[in-house]
Amino acid sequence: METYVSPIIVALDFPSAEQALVLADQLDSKLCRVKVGKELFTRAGPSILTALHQRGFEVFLDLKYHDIPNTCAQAVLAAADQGVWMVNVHASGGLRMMQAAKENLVKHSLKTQLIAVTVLTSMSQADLQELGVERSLEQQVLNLAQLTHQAGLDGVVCSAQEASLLEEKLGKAFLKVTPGIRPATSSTDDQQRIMTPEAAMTAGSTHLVIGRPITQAKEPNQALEAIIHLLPQ
Ligand SMILES: O=C(O)c1cc(=O)[nH]c(=O)n1[C@@H]1O[C@H](COP(=O)(O)O)[C@@H](O)[C@H]1O
Repeated sequence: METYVSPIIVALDFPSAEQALVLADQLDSKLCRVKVGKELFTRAGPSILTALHQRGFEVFLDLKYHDIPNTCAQAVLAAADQGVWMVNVHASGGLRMMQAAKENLVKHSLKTQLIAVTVLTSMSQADLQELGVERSLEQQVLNLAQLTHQAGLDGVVCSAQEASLLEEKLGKAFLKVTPGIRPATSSTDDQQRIMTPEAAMTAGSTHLVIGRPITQAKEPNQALEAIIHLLPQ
């Protein structure tokens, strides 16, 4: 029988390996994957990936690479070589950057899922305007997602608010990894484009990235199980 892994990816946003592993040790690795981001990786280094793999977790290394094509492609390869399940880049790095990253994985026969961030879930239409982007936020997400699809990547990071549009335009198989997930009773924190876990899955999210609502809970695994219980089967 295949091991059950829910669509939930728990964001281990901690300042040390010790703190991240205390939390990871409270989670059931059959119920979720985990995400290592910039803060934890910069402080703890690659050994945190080994420690999480040893505990049976599949790891999303979220370093959001954005650089010239060669540098980005080599960084993606370095991540994939360490056995992570998923890695990401910024779609705004452009088509050639994304193609180079994908080609490097194919060349080395690596099956790591490669996805691209469209518009961060902490951003609103006003933030885009400040950057000189005049089109609507939804159109900007769609444009970057279409570029990501064209480059042959496995999917995008977007908010759940755009998931149904992307499912309609790019299909179900194209991954929609959605942060900004907040159970109805949780605080919004610094997120702008949020949705509840159950609404996000109904809208077409394929994976839910959830940090503080689980990591700051008194009983993290209970919080995880409670969210899984809400999801449509
Ligand atoms: O790539 C990401 O994971 C990401 C993209 C994005 O647009 N928004 C976003 O919040 N994230 C990450 O998702 C996590 C969300 O954490 P919480 O807001 O605590 O649930 C953080 O680790 C963010 O770095």
